[in-house]
Amino acid sequence: MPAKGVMPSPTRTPGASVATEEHHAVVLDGVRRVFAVAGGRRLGRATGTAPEPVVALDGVSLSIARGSVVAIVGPSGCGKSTLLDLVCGLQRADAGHVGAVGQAVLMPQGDTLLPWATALDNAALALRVAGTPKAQARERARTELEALGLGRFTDSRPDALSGGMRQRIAVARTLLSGAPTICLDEPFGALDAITRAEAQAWLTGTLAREPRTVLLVTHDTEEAALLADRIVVLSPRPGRVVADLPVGLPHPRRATDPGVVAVRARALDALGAAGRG
Ligand SMILES: Nc1ncnc2c1ncn2[C@@H]1O[C@H](COP(=O)(O)OP(=O)(O)OP(=O)(O)O)[C@@H](O)[C@H]1O
Repeated sequence: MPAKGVMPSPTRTPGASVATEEHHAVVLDGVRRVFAVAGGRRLGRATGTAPEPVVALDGVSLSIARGSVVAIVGPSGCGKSTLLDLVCGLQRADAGHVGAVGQAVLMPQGDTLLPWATALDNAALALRVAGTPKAQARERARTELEALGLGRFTDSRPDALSGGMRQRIAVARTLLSGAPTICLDEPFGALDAITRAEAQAWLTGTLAREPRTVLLVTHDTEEAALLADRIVVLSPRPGRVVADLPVGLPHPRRATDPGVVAVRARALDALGAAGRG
């Protein structure tokens, strides 16, 4: 949410031109992230040897253009969520540099709405946390929900909403933070296929209406090909960039469009090749 993840100044990567920086919302340069594993849980107790650190990401360099939607795909545990945390300033890199122009705000995995609050108050939460007075926050949230086709749900609590609607409210809340960059971690991962397709189409329309820079973590290469301008494929842990695929297809897209099928096949090939290592 809004207060965290603030990185106020543009990244200055060695050798990057000012013009390049102006076009980039997020830059990662040689990023490495290592987790110490506490108490010898992984190896120490079983083998008597010292615990080994977990290298989640290694040598990750990416420059993400303003206003683009970039999908990050990769096998489970390859460091995708860690990458989003780094971009949002929720973790720090152990080596290399991470920077974002302005705020980057995370919508984490899972169902993150407050169960006791209405959709309106959930959507207003980002503004409230940022210090917006209640009446003003609710008014802006109401306007946003209506603009995004969610106006009829304002008074509903999450348990009265479908999973797809809950995730849309959570996206609306993230947009209401005003952050120029939003990081969506598997936003539709728990939805059934039809609901997911509807939510994907809604997100495409929403971003056409309110363009942002988006980092979208997904396990689903079809989702990546449907939504993204670019697909970045990570290797199994430690995550490294093994493919960087421009998508270059107009919206709206359908899963059966030949271009979408071809891009998806390339992403799957890259994932397979990285897995075989
Ligand atoms: N706080 C932590 N302490 C120790 N290890 C961690 C910590 N956070 C993540 N890891 C490990 O780092 C690796 C990368 O984790 P991360 O959650 O970023 O992967 P991911 O690609 O998002 O996984 P998934 O697709 O399953 O959500 C994993 O092996 C994970 O177990």
